[in-house]
Amino acid sequence: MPDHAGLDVVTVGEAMALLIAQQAGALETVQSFARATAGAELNVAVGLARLGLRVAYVSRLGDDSFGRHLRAFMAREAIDIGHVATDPLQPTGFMLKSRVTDGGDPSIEYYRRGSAASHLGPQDFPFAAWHRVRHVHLTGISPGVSESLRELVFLMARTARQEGRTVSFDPNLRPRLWPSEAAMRDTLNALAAHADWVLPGLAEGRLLTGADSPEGIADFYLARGTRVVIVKLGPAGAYYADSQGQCGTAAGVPVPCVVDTVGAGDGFAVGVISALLEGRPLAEAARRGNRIGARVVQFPGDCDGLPTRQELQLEALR
Ligand SMILES: O=C(O)C(=O)C[C@H](O)[C@H](O)CO
Repeated sequence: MPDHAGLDVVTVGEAMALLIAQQAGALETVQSFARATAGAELNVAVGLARLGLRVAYVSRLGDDSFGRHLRAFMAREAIDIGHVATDPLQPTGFMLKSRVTDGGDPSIEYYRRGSAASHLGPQDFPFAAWHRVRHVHLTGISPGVSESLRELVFLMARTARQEGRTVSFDPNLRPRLWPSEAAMRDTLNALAAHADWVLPGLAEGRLLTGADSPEGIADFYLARGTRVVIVKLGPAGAYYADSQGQCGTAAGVPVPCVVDTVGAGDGFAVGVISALLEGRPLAEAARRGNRIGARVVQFPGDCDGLPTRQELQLEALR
């Protein structure tokens, strides 16, 4: 049994059906879509489970075909779905994603307002799984989905911190979910203050902290009690810094062809979280994050490029 098998992670968020355009161009011109799954925290759960970690996911799905498809997908990926409820009244959210041919970001349309997951709240705290939880992963998406889900996210972050479990936080900015930029910034910085490992992208870090450089962004969070900050620099790799004064840059991993950038940050989080939970050095965690992020952008679906443990090992030999 590999030594990572005993690790347990819990994450919480909205899982959505994902419809990926099969032709390039504006969404309104597309004739056919392929069905997949989405949800930043779900993507991270899938990635960690594929690496052999035990992962519990907290969510709510509608009693509809999207919800049943997502539930079956999670079960196939060996995710603990004991805390995924079925809501008899509200629907599962879904999103459309366009197809790009130039390596740029695709356009996204969300249909998630009033979804089952937006009704998650403190009553959904994962008590049954909590005793074996070692690490909690959170993103900045869930606190923007609804007030009740925001309360649950903060409750999980505070409880984990008080009990000495580690918390990772990926801001994953979704301005469309927030009433204002200031509300988004203040809430997410308050949440980051409960996190041990903060993983912003460079543009996100600039918006959230007002600092311009990766070093300035890292200093902002380290001064607020975070132990590790890794700033994603896209093709240029990632800048890492910790509260012990260790810092450096992990070089980017070149990719032959960018198919779809969505989910790359989640892949990065999978690499960092899995490596740090295995006790690997920070530089190695950043490198693994880069490697998985680079793999994800070469596939059309958010989860397609997330490697198994064996694929990760093969990738490391290249
Ligand atoms: O954009 C969101 O809110 C999602 O959770 C859907 C995608 O899976 C996510 O953007 C990938 O990080």
